[in-house]
Parts: sequence; C-alpha cells; structure tokens
Amino acid sequence: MEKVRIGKIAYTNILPVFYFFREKEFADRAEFIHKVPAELNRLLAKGELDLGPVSSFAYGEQADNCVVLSDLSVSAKGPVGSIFLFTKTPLETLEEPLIALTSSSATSVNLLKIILEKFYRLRPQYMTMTPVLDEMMAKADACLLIGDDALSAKLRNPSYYIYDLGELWYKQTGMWMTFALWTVRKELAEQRPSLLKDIHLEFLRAKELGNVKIDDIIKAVQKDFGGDYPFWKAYFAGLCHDFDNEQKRGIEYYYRCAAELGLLPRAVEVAVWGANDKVKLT
Ligand SMILES: C=C(O[C@@H]1C=C(C(=O)O)C=C[C@H]1O)C(=O)O
Repeated sequence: MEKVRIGKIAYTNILPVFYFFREKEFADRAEFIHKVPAELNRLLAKGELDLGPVSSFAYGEQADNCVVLSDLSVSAKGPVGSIFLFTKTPLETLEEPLIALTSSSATSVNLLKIILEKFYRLRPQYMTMTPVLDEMMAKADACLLIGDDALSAKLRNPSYYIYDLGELWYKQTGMWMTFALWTVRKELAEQRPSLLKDIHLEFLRAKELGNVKIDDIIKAVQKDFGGDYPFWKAYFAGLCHDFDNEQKRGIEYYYRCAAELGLLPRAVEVAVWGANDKVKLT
C-alpha cells in the first residue's frame, strides 16, 4: 500500500495539534510534508497531498474533491495574533494603496480583500512577494504577513500600524474566522477509511494532550524562537483548534463573501468527516 501523504504547516500555530502526534507510529503508513500553507494548497490541488491542514480558502476551491476532518482547524474569534496587515499610515487614510501580499497564504490574502474591498470600500492594488517585511514595505504602502513571518515581524516591534485580520473580521461580522482546515481527498476517505480514522483519532488525541501540556509546547517554541512565556501563552490562548458549528458558520460566511467578490467561483458548505470520532485522555 502506498504511504498517505500528510501535510504539516511549517508554522508555530499548528503545534498544539502536531506536537504530541506520534509520527513514528505511522511511519510505515504515512509520510509528512512540512511546508508553508500556499505550497500545501498547491500539492493538494495537484493530487500530491492526501490530507492535513491547508488554507481554508483552498478547501473552498477543492470542496468537490475533499472533505474535512471533524473538530480540527486553526481558528480565532477576534485577534489571531499572527496574521497582520502592516501599514505606513492608518487604515482609514488609505484610498488606493499598493499592498504587498505574502506568497505563503491563501485564506488571509482573500480575507484581506474581503475586509478592505467589501467592508472598508477601498480599492487597493496588490502584488505578491516573498514574506520579508522590510523588502515589502520598501515597495508598497502596506503588507500582509502570516504565521511565523508575522510573529517575527511583530516581535521586532516595527514602527508601522499593525492590524490583526482576525480582529478586523470579528469587528465587522461578530463571527469566528477559520484559517486552516484539516482537508482530506475524498478518494482517501472512500478507499482507506480505517487508516483515516486512525490518523484522525491520533490528531484528536494529540490536540487534547497539547491543550493540557501547552507549557511543554511553549518551552520548545521559546528555544527556537525566543519571546517570553506570557507572549506565547497569550498567543496560544487566542488560537482555537476545534471546528464546531460556530466556526463552520463563520467560514461559510467567508466563502459567501469570497464568491460575492469573485474570489471563489461559488460559495461552498463544509463537508465534515468523522464527526463520531472522539477521544478521551485517561
Ligand atoms: C493563524 C494562521 O493561520 C494560517 C493562515 C493561512 C492562510 O492565510 O492561508 C493558512 C494556514 C494557517 O496556518 C497563521 O498563519 O498565522
């Protein structure tokens, strides 16, 4: 049997779900592909990735071919802490700004377009760049960074205005925003349901353990990244890795907004797989 190809986002935000995942237990059945979201999205679209977290926007594009694993996501209700628009002047003063977009994202790039064009009625120009704050700001009026690039940029305390996209979305809609969904190719769900169930249960187990032992994760992150304990404690407290009706309602509204602006061909509903899979840590 071929190994299942599981994506792993190369950012700190997924550690509460991946840190305690026992990859070795799956070594004979799975391989892990560690990349930024835009690259995982591309692999999924090409059929070269079978499952794992990808941009929720990418699920929106692939909904005919995919389902999502229940109770797993990267979501926030309000500030997300690692998706920022940096601007040189306050947001309200930008009329036709040139905005540099990180090449690593899909969800946040389109979320920014929804926020600026639908909610703020601005008419920005966009360009896509490698996510390096100084280079982006040398060329544009504002820039969007996500994940560890956004965290590092914020930790440097730059002299720009900083807007958190989770917070802007929440202020406009009062809803949750889901940035990543654990997406699965339907083919895998149909052909290897019992392996998928094992993997799903392992993710759920790892997530439960990650919640309980968040301090272990923070220690590991501090070693690689720096930052003090309160910073990381607050960061992880602001992230949610569940996917329930409330998160579903938020992301389906996002899909409707994206379709309205022509960013997605049509609004989609999220098809959830494995809703009966539950774990309890003993
Ligand atoms: C919270 C985040 O969510 C991410 C944002 C994504 C996107 O914009 O496409 C994709 C996956 C998530 O890891 C982040 O990167 O900081």
